[in-house]
Amino acid sequence: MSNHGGSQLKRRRICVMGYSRVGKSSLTIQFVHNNFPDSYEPTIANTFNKRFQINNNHYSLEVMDTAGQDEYSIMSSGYDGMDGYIIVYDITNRKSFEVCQVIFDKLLEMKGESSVNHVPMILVGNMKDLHPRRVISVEEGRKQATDWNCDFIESSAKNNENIREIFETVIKKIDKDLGVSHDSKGEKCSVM
Ligand SMILES: Nc1nc2c(ncn2[C@@H]2O[C@H](COP(=O)(O)OP(=O)(O)OP(=O)(O)O)[C@@H](O)[C@H]2O)c(=O)[nH]1
Repeated sequence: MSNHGGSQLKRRRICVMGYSRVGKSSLTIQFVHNNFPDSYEPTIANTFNKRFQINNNHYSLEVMDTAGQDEYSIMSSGYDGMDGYIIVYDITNRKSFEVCQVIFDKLLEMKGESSVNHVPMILVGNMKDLHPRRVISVEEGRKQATDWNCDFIESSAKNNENIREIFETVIKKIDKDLGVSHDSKGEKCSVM
């Protein structure tokens, strides 16, 4: 933790997971660099750094964009030390939605937690702009997140819709577990 304009700079590590081609890289790049990449390139694994602010809390974020997972891929031990997880599916692709359950199960197994309450995460239905082609309804996505006791957002990396909100929500969830306040007057305590 370092000083930033009088308030502490908090380090948070966030992992973006999901089936291949759901938009993990696109939403990460939209968040970090404010643009939507034109071409598709499969990701091996990329880490991005970004300074971010929510109210009076300042963050140094490390965002890990992972290679697409499927039901057979082995969970990398490198994902274990992350503070929060963004699990992404494509609203036009049911397979990508089903793979989220596999990722969720493996994540909890890896974390050794019996309850999702101890693993800050958010379920994201990306490609919201392709609404006419959707096969996963908002209700179905939300129900899944409710079953997991986590947050839910639909986004469009292409249109930069709800991208900041995804990261803000998962950071707030991490902070809640750490006892960091998010009232608009600033932090009351800053446990790391
Ligand atoms: N219409 C639309 N296309 C998107 C959106 N997000 C990503 N794409 C497109 O979907 C394709 C896959 O996007 P990526 O961001 O590379 O997906 P990924 O999940 O990182 O893919 P892998 O690295 O293979 O796992 C690309 O052609 C993107 O341009 C979105 O919100 N809307």
